[in-house]
Amino acid sequence: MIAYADALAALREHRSRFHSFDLREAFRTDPQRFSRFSASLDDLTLDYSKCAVTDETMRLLAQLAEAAGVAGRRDAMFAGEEINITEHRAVLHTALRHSGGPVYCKGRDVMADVQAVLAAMEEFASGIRSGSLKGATGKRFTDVVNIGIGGSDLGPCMATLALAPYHDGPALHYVSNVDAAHIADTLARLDPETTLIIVASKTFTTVETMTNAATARRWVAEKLGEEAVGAHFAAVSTALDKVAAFGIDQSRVFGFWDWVGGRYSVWSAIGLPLMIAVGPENFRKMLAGAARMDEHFREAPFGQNLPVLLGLVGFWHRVICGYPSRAIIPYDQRLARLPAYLQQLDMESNGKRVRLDGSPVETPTGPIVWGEPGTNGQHAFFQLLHQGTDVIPVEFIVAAEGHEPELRRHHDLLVANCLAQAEALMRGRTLEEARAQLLAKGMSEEEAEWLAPHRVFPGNRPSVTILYRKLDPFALGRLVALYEHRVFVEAALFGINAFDQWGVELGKELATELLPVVEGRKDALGRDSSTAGLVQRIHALRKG
Ligand SMILES: O=P(O)(O)OC[C@H]1O[C@](O)(CO)[C@@H](O)[C@@H]1O
Repeated sequence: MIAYADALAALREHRSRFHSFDLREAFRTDPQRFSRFSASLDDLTLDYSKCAVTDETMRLLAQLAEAAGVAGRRDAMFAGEEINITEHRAVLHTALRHSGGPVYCKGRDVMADVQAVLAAMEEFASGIRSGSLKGATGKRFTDVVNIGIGGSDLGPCMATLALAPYHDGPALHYVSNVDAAHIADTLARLDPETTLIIVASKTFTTVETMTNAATARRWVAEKLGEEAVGAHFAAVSTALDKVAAFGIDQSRVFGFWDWVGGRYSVWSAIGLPLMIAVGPENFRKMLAGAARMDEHFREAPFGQNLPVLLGLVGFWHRVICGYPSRAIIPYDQRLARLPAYLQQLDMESNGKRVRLDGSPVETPTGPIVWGEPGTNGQHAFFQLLHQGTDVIPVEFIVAAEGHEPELRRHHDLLVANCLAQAEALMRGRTLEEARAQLLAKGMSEEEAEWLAPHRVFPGNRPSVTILYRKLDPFALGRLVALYEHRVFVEAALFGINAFDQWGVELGKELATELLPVVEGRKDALGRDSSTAGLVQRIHALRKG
């Protein structure tokens, strides 16, 4: 087998011969380009034909995947090996959506625990939804507030909006930011008598969540009395002792395990608010969709394996082409939080600078991930995507059908815009075309000559399109799992650990140190002059 360094060098050499590659030409000369550079799983299609790749590119990328041991790493993950080596943990979020045989972690089958928590969640969620579980004053819960941040917020928050057409439970509110504005604005609209608070934190130490939880607890206790707290709180955590210390009854605590990373936890009890919103049956359909993608990732040959292909194309763009960012543009208003969700998934996983053995990486690693739903983005930042000086690969996500058949024209416009943007990025507009268009509009030769350069689109800009029938719970689960495994594949290609997040620690430590300085209990002696100067200004501004 070829060595990793040689496989990488072969890709770089291949790319150096790409100067004249033109996507327009590639489509003109090959009518089969779409079928050759797309792959499907059921109704889900990944089209990467609008990326500057050839058969040889894909062969060389597959060769790199082999040299990087992607298949072996994947199998190690599913087998429950401790692939998160810096935290000595297995990575088994796939067990949360697994049905069937045993899944072993440290020699123990985890499936009984997984099923038991799922059953407990279902009983609780059904009780809240039916009204059999009531607040302290006997009223039915009309609102649920989830207090969590990062992986304990983004997944259920993103999915609750995504599955709005299936939402038939109480109203959901997500509070994450430690900024008082977030909890104050949320609670101001709610009645404690009919509000259930879920405190979601894997560690139950995260300062934002603990601060918000304490504020919510006071809100309930002040309005309904201390004895009402138990009926209005539930918790999701791996730290059951800390939850008990907070005062939440054990019967309302839903656990998960250290082998579930925060950004991979929407499938666990962290999904409880989502389950309350859409019901256990729809939650299980989402799990089934993710399981379908797991099965595909494990079994499909690399040439038809969607997460592998998406990962290979991502690596090609990031490392070999050197594009620093990736835009995720769902043409679906209900996927408005998907870019933020994928930001954590991708950037917290692959924003790393050392390899598994601690040596510095030799290639760039995870890209900057960002995005907004289409068509809104078109009226904001698409200008730069089309005519800016950086090339930014775009990932378009779109459903063939919407949930509003009576508003079919909206959906047709949405889809047409999505396809048009991908085509425009690929095709562009030459100077001659721009000039001819202006002349056809009746402009003088001189004026057309002057204006035409402003109306040139370089084109030849890459995009991927992910298409499926409809955004139902199954499709959402499948889509999210596709991205999870894509991040996994890219991490394996970079040779890094995707499952730790040491990069979030330093800021947290310094915030702890700075809190007494901001509060004025400690002076800023020894701090840099910028920090000390800003603290001084803050104190002066507060004095008025
Ligand atoms: O669920 P917890 O323990 O409150 O952590 C929240 C988030 O904080 C992080 O640890 C990073 O700040 C994320 O990885 C995690 O999703």
